[in-house]
Amino acid sequence: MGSQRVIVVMGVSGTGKTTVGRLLARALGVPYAEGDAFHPAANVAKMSAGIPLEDADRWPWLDAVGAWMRERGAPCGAVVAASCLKRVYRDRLRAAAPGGAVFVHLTGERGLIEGRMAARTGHFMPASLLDSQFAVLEPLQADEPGVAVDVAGTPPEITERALAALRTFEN
Ligand SMILES: Nc1ncnc2c1ncn2[C@@H]1O[C@H](COP(=O)(O)OP(=O)(O)OP(=O)(O)O)[C@@H](O)[C@H]1O
Ligand SMILES: O=C(O)[C@H](O)[C@@H](O)[C@H](O)[C@H](O)CO
Repeated sequence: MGSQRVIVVMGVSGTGKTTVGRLLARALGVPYAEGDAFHPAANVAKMSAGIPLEDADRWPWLDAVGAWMRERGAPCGAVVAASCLKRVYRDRLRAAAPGGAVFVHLTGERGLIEGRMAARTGHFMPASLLDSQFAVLEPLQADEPGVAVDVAGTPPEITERALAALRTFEN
């Protein structure tokens, strides 16, 4: 059997990548990785201080996420939550996954996402960085395998929506 595709749950901070990513992995019976866990400590310190990351900060992080995808995702598929705001970041992860990657872009109104971020406790990312996240965001382009999924509703509803959209990629 060849390498399996990895699902990357992407989107700006606070869209529910962790919440939905975990549920998706459970529904599919595959390993899950939290992309934030791969950030070098300096990146977390920067974001905690309210300073947006730059490309140079993100490359080592993306390479660490990509290494996990290659090692753990290859035999059976996997789900990874990682913002992947720019096309070039997604290109980097696609190149890392031998079985390919399909992106689930979680999208929603800024006000809804900001409200969820403001209510979240115990996380390093300040809601003040949301503007910079949207400024950098490049939505999926037509030639990128993936789906956009709206984050209105409950986590199980969003997960079902994502699973239904992903079925369009099955053959
Ligand atoms: N559908 C939902 N309805 C209500 N609250 C939600 C929903 N999805 C996520 N949340 C809450 O919103 C906050 C942000 O969600 P989560 O941490 O999953 O987002 P994220 O995209 O992984 O964020 P980050 O990129 O900043 O790590 C959390 O407190 C989470 O519990
Ligand atoms: O590229 C980025 O700016 C980062 O990956 C962020 O998106 C966060 O790690 C995450 O969203 C934290 O909450």
